[in-house]
Amino acid sequence: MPLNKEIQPGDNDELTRERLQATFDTQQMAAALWGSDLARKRRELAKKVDKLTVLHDSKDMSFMTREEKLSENARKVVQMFAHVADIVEDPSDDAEMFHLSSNAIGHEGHPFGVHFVMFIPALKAQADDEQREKWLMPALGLQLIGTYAQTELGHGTNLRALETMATFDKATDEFVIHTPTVTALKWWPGSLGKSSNHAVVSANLIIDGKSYGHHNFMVQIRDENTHKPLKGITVGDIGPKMAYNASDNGFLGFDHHRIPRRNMLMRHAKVDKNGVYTKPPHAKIGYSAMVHVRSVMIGHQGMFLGSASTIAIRYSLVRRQGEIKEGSGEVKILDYQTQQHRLFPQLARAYVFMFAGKEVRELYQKVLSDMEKGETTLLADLHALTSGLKSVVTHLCVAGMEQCRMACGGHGYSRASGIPEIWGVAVGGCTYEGENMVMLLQLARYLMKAVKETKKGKSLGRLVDYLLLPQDRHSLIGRVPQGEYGPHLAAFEHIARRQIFKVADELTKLQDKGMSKEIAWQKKAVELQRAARLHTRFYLAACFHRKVQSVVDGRIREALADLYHLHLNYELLDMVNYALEDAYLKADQVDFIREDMYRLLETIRPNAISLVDAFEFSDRELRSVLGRRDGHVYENLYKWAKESELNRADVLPYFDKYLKPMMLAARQRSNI
Ligand SMILES: CC/C=C\C/C=C\C/C=C\C/C=C\C/C=C\C/C=C\CCC(=O)SCCNC(=O)CCNC(=O)[C@H](O)C(C)(C)COP(=O)(O)OP(=O)(O)OC[C@H]1O[C@@H](n2cnc3c(N)ncnc32)[C@H](O)[C@@H]1OP(=O)(O)O
Ligand SMILES: Cc1cc2nc3c(=O)[nH]c(=O)nc-3n(C[C@H](O)[C@H](O)[C@H](O)COP(=O)(O)OP(=O)(O)OC[C@H]3O[C@@H](n4cnc5c(N)ncnc54)[C@H](O)[C@@H]3O)c2cc1C
Repeated sequence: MPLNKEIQPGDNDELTRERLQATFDTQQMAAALWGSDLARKRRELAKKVDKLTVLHDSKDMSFMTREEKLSENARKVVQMFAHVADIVEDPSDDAEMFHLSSNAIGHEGHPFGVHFVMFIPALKAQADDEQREKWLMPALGLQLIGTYAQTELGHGTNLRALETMATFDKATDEFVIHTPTVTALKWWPGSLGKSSNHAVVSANLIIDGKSYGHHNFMVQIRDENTHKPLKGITVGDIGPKMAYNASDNGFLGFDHHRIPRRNMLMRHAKVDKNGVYTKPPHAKIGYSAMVHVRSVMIGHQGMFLGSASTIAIRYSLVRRQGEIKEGSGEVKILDYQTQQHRLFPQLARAYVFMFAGKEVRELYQKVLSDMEKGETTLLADLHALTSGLKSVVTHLCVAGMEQCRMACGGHGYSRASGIPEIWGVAVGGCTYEGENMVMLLQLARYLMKAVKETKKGKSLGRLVDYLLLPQDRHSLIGRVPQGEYGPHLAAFEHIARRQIFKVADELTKLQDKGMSKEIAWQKKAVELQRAARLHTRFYLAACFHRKVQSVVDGRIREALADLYHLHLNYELLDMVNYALEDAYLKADQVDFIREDMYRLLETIRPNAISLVDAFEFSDRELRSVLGRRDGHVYENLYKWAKESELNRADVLPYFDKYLKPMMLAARQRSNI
């Protein structure tokens, strides 16, 4: 019985031979990746989507205009909800719904994108019971379409500078929502431009001339029946983007638009009819929808990198180019060491990002249930962790996907590969939900506070306990038996701790010389974001370790351990300068790490296809000609190209309009 459950009759023989080499069962590996329950649900829902033709793309999205894309995905999302009860076990399970949407719709966006990922989480966390009844139930029941309108044309990062105003009018018990300047226009919210009829709007709360900072308000923006903007509201689409073009990211302006007082989300902060303001239990509790998205992004980004790795690795087993030994025939490009070195570390990252995504969701759920009881102690830890992971994971995913694209040569540049689209969506993640550099500095703030606590002999939280441990002067890598690669993990810890303390000391020195805290921070900002990155990379490595240790099945643990060890070697080499600065690592140890990495590339090679098959992306979900499960790439590339709109006629009008007259004129001139 083959251990790779993907083998099917009619497959490309090359891939079948590869799949027969697997040392583990792919479905068991899928269970380790997704969790056994979700893996089973994904498999079942993919089969159901395959049978439901109303959910299939009417043509490849690459050949559509933006309006066609919006219309196509609106059609599919409506069909998806119409059939949801027959496809998924629990429509209230975000993870299951995300995978359904990934199969049926893809990642280019649809009218309910922000509705589910931000609008509903904002209502769940910030609306009081009466408000939940009024908006959350209809939102879950698809009676309205919502978005999250926070960013403005002039400000996205610095939320304290948002200009939209919500002025309380005691006489009418209403808020007056107003856009005072062009820079105050809401700008970017997903599905705002043409699809949504409601928005959670961030605006400065003003009572009796005093500003209480920005709060969230429910605003109906379009008529439920005609879909026309309501009086006092201007709304539209902001235009095409790098990718994500089936989403109508929009702009929104208010001209003294009135809403009832009870439209301010009042689970935590409140305003009564006399204009008396009650503070929330935590100043940043209103930021919870952002923390929610950051926490889901980690696993999703891992999945994007997993998709790109699947495409590039499968294709690298079909593509033959050049000979290693003269006269012995062309080899599969995955047999080149450089190709393995390009791709396997990306595969390992995809795995660990998915594991980290699972851990961080568990912490988010805990914090959410604490918040429900007014308990906010873990919010700062969660904010720090999600800020760092969001930034490091999106950055590495995009870099990794670019390696996957280049590893596919020319065909990687074609949209038929599927990589340009996923890359375009993933790269947006470096910016949305908090620009990466800004979020790294948020984590750095937390780390600097942690150093202060450490100096008092205390720990700020579980994530920074390691700061209390003493620094070793020299690494044991290559000096003791490898075992479970403990010295490698210790090196990550050492590098992070050293950078964190180093920059904290530098900040103190600058302040001791009389520099203000803020200016000192600016002088050390690059070093601070480095500390945040190193801390996060240590967290990721430790997370991989926890996962490998938790696996019971020996064959799965062994295959995962190979990936984990590769990850440790590759990432350490990527940041080796930090370990050389204080001679923690010696040159011979760096060589040892390199040689061990090359050994692991060879060890992983026979399992490569099964490690990507274990993601269990269906062909429909992958939307890639190069990454097809059956490996029949070339004939399908030709078929795909023939679908190009340019091939609808042998001669297109621009030839007769421009090129032909020019050539005729040129010929006439040369005849003269
Ligand atoms: C049908 C389908 C069904 C289901 C689908 C399911 C799932 C689909 C999932 C995914 C879809 C995939 C892709 C999605 C595609 C598109 C994108 C979607 C959404 C993107 C939306 C957005 O981008 S919304 C806008 C986001 N904006 C930001 O992130 C702004 C960033 N800026 C900030 O967060 C803040 O301004 C700041 C943090 C930078 C600074 O804030 P502020 O000035 O207020 O604070 P200070 O810096 O002064 O810090 C003061 C202290 O507060 C602490 N702090 C800050 N933030 C938080 C927080 N969030 N929580 C806790 N504590 C916080 C800070 O650390 C300081 O603490 P001190 O102790 O140091 O004082
Ligand atoms: C695809 C996409 C979807 C989006 N969806 C939504 C949505 O649904 N709702 C919504 O409200 N918004 C949405 N946004 C907006 C998004 O959240 C913001 O673009 C993002 O938060 C970054 O803010 P900004 O554009 O103001 O960047 P800026 O803050 O202007 O960043 C520009 C540069 O300045 C630097 N910078 C800024 N501040 C600092 C600082 N304090 N320290 C150091 N460097 C700094 C940044 O690092 C960056 O290099 C979306 C954006 C995109 C791209």
